[in-house]
Amino acid sequence: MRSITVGTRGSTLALAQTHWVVARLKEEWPDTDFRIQTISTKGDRSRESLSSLVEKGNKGLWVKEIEDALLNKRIDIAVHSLKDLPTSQPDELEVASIPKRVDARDVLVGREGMKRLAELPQGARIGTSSVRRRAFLQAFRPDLIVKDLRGNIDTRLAALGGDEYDAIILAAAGLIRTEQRHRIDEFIEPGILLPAPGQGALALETRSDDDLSVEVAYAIHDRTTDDRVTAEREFLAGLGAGCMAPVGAHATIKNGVLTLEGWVAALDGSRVLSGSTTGDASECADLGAELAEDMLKQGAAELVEAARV
Ligand SMILES: NCc1[nH]cc(CCC(=O)O)c1CC(=O)O
Repeated sequence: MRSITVGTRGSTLALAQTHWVVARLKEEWPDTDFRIQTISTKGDRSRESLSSLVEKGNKGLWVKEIEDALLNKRIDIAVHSLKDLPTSQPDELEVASIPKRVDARDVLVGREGMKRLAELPQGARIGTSSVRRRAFLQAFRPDLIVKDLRGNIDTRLAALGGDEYDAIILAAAGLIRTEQRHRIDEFIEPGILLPAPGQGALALETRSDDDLSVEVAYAIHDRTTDDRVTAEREFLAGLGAGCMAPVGAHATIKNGVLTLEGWVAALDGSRVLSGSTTGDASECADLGAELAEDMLKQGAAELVEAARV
């Protein structure tokens, strides 16, 4: 029996995602033996703040050790959250497959009486460490107090039990994949909090020359998800921004027509530039690149640059 080793980080979410992927792959390839190998990354181990790591140029904080394991052949397929994966891969590696996306939206989880964003009292304290969520939240409700909240999903949910936060914002996908959908109090509409490019989607990365793993992974590829996230990620790449930028992007497809919405914000939410474009889904990459170019002309470059320092 041929055997394929699937690698991932060791967090609850990463493992849940990987078990889901392996179950789907097993349906397609019942005669293949899949093993799961967990790998700890700098992002998991670090006691430094994320922002200080980002300053040191750690683009793929969660990704480097996983890619090394692919290159060393310790693993054959890596499972990533697409939104944490840099927009380009090392030469010898490729994204072989993008499975069907779950809900891309952000959600609110709040204490008693704090369960809807628009109805939170003046000065309510919101926990998030995402610069994107912070900026868009402050643009929508300048009165809210956004407080840093780091850590994995369980750590962040546990923080609501203390008295530092009234509500927290998370990706719906993380709660759905870890079977904690019941914790969601409100799905926040993209018109208020535009999701991160690729949020809710996974990426299966392989060695480019490993034909077997590429073929195995591709069996669970989802074309519609791929077109949507390609538009979103080309937008991000076209802005010259990474996953730590105050940038949102959300694409939808109806009858083969793709609509892409993109936002770039000042870190304090005092400005939000927004734009959208629409076209044939087969042109997804160009649509993303064009929207980025348009918005750079409108002044997005300054906002992306301000977020870099
Ligand atoms: N940056 C951490 C991270 N990476 C992927 C997810 C959630 C799952 C997804 O977006 O696919 C999360 C947690 C969060 O943003 O709440």
